[in-house]
Amino acid sequence: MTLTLTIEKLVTGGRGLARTPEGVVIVRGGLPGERVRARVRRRKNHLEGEVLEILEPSPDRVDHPLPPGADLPLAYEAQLPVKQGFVREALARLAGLEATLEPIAPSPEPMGYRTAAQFALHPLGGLAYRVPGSHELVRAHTDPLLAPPLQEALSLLNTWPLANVVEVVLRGSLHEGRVQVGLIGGKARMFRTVAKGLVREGIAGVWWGALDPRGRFRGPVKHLAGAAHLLEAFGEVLASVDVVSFAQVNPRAAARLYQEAAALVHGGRRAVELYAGGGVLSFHLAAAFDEIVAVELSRAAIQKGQADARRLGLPNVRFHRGDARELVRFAPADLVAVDPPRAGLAPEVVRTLLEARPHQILYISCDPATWARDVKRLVAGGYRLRFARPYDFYPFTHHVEVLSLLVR
Ligand SMILES: C[S@@+](CC[C@H](N)C(=O)[O-])C[C@H]1O[C@@H](n2cnc3c(N)ncnc32)[C@H](O)[C@@H]1O
Repeated sequence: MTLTLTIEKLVTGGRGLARTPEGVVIVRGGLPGERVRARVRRRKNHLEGEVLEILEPSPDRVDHPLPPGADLPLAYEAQLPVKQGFVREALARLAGLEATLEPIAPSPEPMGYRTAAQFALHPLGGLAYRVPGSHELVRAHTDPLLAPPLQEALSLLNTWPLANVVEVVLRGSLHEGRVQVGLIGGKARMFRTVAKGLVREGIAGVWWGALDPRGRFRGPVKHLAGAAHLLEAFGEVLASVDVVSFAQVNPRAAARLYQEAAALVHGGRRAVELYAGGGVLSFHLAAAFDEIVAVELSRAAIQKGQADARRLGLPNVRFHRGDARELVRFAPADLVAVDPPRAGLAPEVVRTLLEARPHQILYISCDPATWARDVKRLVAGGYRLRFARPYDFYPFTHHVEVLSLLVR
């Protein structure tokens, strides 16, 4: 059915909420205060809608072009209270807590902030974005959210044929002003000449990755040409980044979070960081602890982190390749820091945390809903949420990061 709706507010996940006599509709594509015409379908427990036409746009709606994943086309100042609301609501609804939230920390740059991006190859040539939740491709000529070095790399790559490539991944460094390229698909040997050519054109380095159903760079990878890593500045800490392992995509915003995290915690003998990536958070915490064990699954991230710890002269940061569920091997600890993927903490990790009983748990999250679920479990196990601040790492999208500290 097609209905005319007024979007009351946005809910976690960035969709709009509208009320109708038939019940609440969760709508994709509208902003708070907008009147829209939407196609509405009944799902199991609620009504779901897709905006067809905006009848009365919000005065805060921006009209500059944004890439398909940018689902919050609001003036920057108007985005911040919306994201603060996502975290407050998740905490109240999913954790049953009315705790005080610190005000959201904005991104130092609302545009031109992204230092990583993924593209598909468009059948007509050039790079394209996948439209989330569909198979549609939109050609990527420019993207105002990309940091300037990535914009330049995008323009260059749009002029290359890139035969046999299925996806292209970019990772840039603001510190170096250069970009690495990851080519996914085919076999590594098919791309040696292309990789050398790209390096001659000014691309810092090129990696290949096999197309793997488990995700990007989860299967075989090979460094093909140029620099294998770039150095990125996370505040005072210079850490390696590359296309094949995780690093935060908004390094200037992330630096502020890492610095606030270091200022929040009480030092001690031992800290454990679970889901550590290349250990950037551990490097920020290193001065406060005799020893930090950084636990991470990815071999590439661990190798990068170990080399960085040597270069930074931080022998007290030790890396362990393993699963976060192995926490018990490193207990007791004065602090356990966690920064899990969107799914949040596995129930075994919560159980082990409650058995290990560190004085402090520093929880960094990229998903307010799973964070609130885990905070509820930790509070039920005897912890108190002492600090929580949303951070905006992803302007113009619904995504929001949270820095929090639980103590017992
Ligand atoms: C959100 S990233 C955080 C990385 C790091 N803290 C940072 O700020 O750069 C999550 C990391 O957890 C790792 N990971 C995912 N599941 C894991 C698990 N079960 N055990 C250990 N690490 C895991 C991923 O490889 C990724 O590097």
